[in-house]
Amino acid sequence: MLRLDGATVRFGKRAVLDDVDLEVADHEIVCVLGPSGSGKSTLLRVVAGLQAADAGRVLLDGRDQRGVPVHRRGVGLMFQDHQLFPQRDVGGNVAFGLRMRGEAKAEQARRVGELLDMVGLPGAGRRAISTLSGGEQQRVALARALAPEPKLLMLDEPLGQLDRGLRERLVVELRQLFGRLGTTVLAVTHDQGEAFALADRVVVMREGRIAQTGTPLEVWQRPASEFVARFLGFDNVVAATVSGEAADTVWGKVPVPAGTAQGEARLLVRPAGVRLVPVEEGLPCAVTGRTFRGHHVAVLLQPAGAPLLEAECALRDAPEVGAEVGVAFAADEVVVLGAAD
Ligand SMILES: Nc1ncnc2c1ncn2[C@@H]1O[C@H](COP(=O)(O)OP(=O)(O)OP(=O)(O)O)[C@@H](O)[C@H]1O
Repeated sequence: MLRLDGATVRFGKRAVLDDVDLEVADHEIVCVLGPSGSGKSTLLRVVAGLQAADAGRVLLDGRDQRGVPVHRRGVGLMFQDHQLFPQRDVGGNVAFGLRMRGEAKAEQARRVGELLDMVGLPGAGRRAISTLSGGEQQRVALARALAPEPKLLMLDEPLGQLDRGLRERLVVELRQLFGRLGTTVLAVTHDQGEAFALADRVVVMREGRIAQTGTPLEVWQRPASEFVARFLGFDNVVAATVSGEAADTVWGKVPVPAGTAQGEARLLVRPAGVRLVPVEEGLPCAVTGRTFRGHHVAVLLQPAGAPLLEAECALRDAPEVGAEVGVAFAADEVVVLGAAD
């Protein structure tokens, strides 16, 4: 449905989108993630036609979009500042694309009713925009973007300004809605929780390039590089020399999965693989912090003369700050990362 071939955008000498290849299949939901300034919005703007590519191609349904203006690309856009028309009521906003297309009034009214039902705002057509909550406005913006039945819907930080609870609820609703409608979606967010909950596939960007792409589970379980691992919030990363089924590190011997290439490597030990044992049976550490994370506690551990480690502990097993504990590592939570970066 969508293909980018070597898409490149330069501002001055700097490539903010650097030779990007990406394919999005029919009905797929793809979320682009990455730190601020990594080129996520520029990627969307190139696909939408709001930004010309300096090199490379954008193809929609196999057709090169060079020279095709925004409104002829058949893509729906929903941006962070959803820019509803404040002087029109909800129905007037949702009907916008249909009116532009010259649909008959009765058909417009039918579609508006249907879309408002779909986004969970039945009967809200006559309400003024100023009377809606942030989440309701977001839904109206979504209904407006969906109204012309775009073949590709593009969302830029769709839930950006909403509070956490509402975001978590809306993200589930959106996924269900897109599944039901068979909408193909390309979304940009810097919130990994949102991306992982919404996407069939995530794309992690770094400095205008794709650092990794995969299903949420693949990326979460096997971050391809130290950059991706740290971006996802994993900080137990260490230089290692692999020999047999263990590696020498500043944290002592760390077991590695069978079949790991021998020699120099960077290892990630996911916090779930940092196990607490009696102090004499493992790497001695002092507990320096505890952060409640809902279903577990993140425990910060300081070994003598080596970088901090984070462990994931069940609520009832989490030691107090100041306690001395031992640490052992579980091979199934150790990931060998790609080239050091
Ligand atoms: N019109 C422009 N002129 C010059 N530089 C630009 C322009 N638009 C974007 N940039 C730069 O390109 C880089 C990528 O911007 P982009 O908005 O794509 O990043 P992003 O990943 O979406 O970031 P954020 O999460 O902060 O929105 C940034 O460093 C930005 O300053």
